[in-house]
Amino acid sequence: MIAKVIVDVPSQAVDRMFDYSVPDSLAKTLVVGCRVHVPFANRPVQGFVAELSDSTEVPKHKLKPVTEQLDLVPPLTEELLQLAEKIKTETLSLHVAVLKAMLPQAMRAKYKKILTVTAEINKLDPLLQPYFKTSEDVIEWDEWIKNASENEIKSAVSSLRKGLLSAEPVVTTKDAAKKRLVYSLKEESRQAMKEAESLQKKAPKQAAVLRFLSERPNDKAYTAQELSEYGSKAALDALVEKGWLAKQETVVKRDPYEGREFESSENLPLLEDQAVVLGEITAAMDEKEHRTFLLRGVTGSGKTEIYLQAIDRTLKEGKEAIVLVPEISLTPQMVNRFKARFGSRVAVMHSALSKGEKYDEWKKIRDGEVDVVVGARSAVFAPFTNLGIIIIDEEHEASYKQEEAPRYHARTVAVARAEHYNCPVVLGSATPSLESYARAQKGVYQLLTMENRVNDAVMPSVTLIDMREELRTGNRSMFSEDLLDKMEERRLKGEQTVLLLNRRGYSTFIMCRECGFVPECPHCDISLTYHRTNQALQCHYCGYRETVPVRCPDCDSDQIRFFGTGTQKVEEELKKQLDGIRIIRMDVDTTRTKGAHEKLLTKFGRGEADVLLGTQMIAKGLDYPNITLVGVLAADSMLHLPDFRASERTFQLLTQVAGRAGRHKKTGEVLIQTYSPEHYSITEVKQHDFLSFYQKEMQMRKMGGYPPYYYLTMLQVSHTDLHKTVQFTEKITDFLRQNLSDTTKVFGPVASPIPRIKDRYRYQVMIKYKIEPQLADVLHELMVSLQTDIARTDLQVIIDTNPHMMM
Ligand SMILES: Nc1ncnc2c1ncn2[C@@H]1O[C@H](COP(=O)(O)OP(=O)(O)OP(=O)(O)O)[C@@H](O)[C@H]1O
Ligand SMILES: [Zn+2]
Ligand SMILES: [Zn+2]
Repeated sequence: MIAKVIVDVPSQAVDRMFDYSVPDSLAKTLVVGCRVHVPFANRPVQGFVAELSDSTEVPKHKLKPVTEQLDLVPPLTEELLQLAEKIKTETLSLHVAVLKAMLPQAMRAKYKKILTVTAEINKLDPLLQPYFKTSEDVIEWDEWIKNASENEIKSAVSSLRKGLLSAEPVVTTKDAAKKRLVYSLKEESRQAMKEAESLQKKAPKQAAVLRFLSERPNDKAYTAQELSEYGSKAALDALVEKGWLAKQETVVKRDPYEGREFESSENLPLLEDQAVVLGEITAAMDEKEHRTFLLRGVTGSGKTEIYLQAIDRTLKEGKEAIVLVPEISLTPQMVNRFKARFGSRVAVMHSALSKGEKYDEWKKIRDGEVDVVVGARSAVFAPFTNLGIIIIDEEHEASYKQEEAPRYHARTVAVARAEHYNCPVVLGSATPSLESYARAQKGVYQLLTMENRVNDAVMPSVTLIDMREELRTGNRSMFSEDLLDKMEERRLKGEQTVLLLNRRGYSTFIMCRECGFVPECPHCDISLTYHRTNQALQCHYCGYRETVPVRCPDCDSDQIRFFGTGTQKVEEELKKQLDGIRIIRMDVDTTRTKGAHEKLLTKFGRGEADVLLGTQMIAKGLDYPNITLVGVLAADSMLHLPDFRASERTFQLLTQVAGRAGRHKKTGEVLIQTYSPEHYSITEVKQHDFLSFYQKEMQMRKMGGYPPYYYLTMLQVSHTDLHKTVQFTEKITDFLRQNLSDTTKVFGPVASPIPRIKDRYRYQVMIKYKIEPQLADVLHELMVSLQTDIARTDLQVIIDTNPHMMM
């Protein structure tokens, strides 16, 4: 038998299947979708069995055998394998990259270099001898160089060259499951009891263990630690030796939500709008046909309740459900709502879990122990085999697009899977993406709308505050008079405020007031960000760090000042302005540790603060009855980013955060501080008018030739040499112009908005088209022609067929 294997080698040149013979020992167990170890170019690598067949073109003497089979149950189903091919074609990714993206990280291979001695040890440099006391000793290179001295490393390299040492690559795929040793009773309880009596004098500990176990159900197993109260490990092993106990390795399940109580909840009686929407979704389920719904429901209209009931229905039919939520809103509150309704049938997958926990959640899905998964983007690959519905909440969120290879969009993947299972996809949002809404207008998606909040809660009133006007009247602080007054008013009433500092693409930097000098990263063309806590300037792209200069490096003036606003600074200012105000600050700094996010929100929920201050991460998913005021600082800070979605993102963020106010009995109010109070992405928030925003933005897209009127593909070219970067980009641009149709526009070469990152110069080419059937082929041909340059020089070319980040 021949296994056709996709090898884990990240190169276009080997992006195809390779044939291996299947040794007899594996012939019965090896199936398609399993991971294997195989020899490749004289080193062992991990691979995926994509096909099994009887024939091969490879001559017999050249055929190498599969060395090891890693999975007995294939982690990739046939459906996922087919899906991978589709994603590979659409995103122009390496096949193996897509397969790896489908699996939890813990299942991906680790590659190590192991050094062994090949000569007699005393011939080695004395520096190295201590590491090789016997000829069996090895050095694991990557670990070793972390602590080795420069001379030791030099010596090792020259010993390798002289043949005194040899370097062997090894691939390890750690068993991702957590295991431990457990003891259980092998004999009947009654006999064990008797044995305990006779052991009582000589070995009281062994007796105690036997007694404990014989009083419990016979098949129950305990760890040495659990039994330590009765007998030591020696006592346990003695009993194993004598045949009374069995000692086994078992797999332990990590449950990140272990010990947590979830209040259970039942389906709520639906409101009229909700019932209509759910009716449409269940009708599609009944007809067993795939349909994609776009549910536009204003904030607080009860979309989540619809998801819950649609899932309930799916489970009753014996099918499974995937719910995607943006990473940032995978808040405990959100998870609780699903756990409360479906209990232990829910797996949760998000980045705050450890690698091991993620693996265990994934395994619960594969083993059919759960039938619902709530997770971030990659949960779209959950290995269910009988999917009944896929829900994408906040479908407009940028985080559904993966910004590294494979550059897939979860929405596209969801639709592909749902087509396979003939089941519905529900895309929900208060502010759908322009692409999705345009598709709904065309009838590609079915539009469902909910214009009203639950229980007739009114939409909060929104007021725009022109900060230029504030400045004119002499207010130089970051808070308008109005905002301060209203926050104080809430505090006195015992109500709460959410304060959003919109600072995407906007950060604190320092500038010389005399000459305008701004310190930039020496490796990236971007200004350094000021970090107050450690008094450092840091680059957010490469991590470069330096201390804050006391005098201007350019003109030697001491007028170096901080600009921009960070959450810390807002907190300090606010405390100065409103004496005694209690603030909870949520940003990357305060939520770094595990569970911090949850703790802060719980505190806020209990009313232990007047203000919840934060960045984007507080804009979504919060549902607290006591929030009656939302303030936004610097509403327009994203508008000036070089990104055609800047207006859309601004409108979405403002609408989302405004939606946190007055969701229950108390009415809410929103104050938006801005320097562009006439921009439609801000004015339309005031009217809660998605449709009007949509029409205006569509006009802009049409004029600019952007999606959804045109498709875009972006090529990002980078190299350490500026001249070469430009040359390659020119070559690529010419090639594309010659090979693509006349109606397709090729823009470039242009320097990227951030022209250098980590000492690599960056240029880009943008392709705009309506119909371009040749595109995939042309791009593939282009990449093949660049292969030698990529392999020989440090040229990198990244293709994104659906770019979301223009930086
Ligand atoms: N049929 C119903 N009867 C009573 N209360 C309901 C009903 N449906 C939803 N609710 C409640 O209304 C509130 C808002 O609903 P939900 O959070 O589902 O809205 P949403 O549209 O998902 O909001 P957002 O998009 O702003 O996060 C919640 O507290 C929810 O429990
Ligand atoms: Zn200066
Ligand atoms: Zn940098």
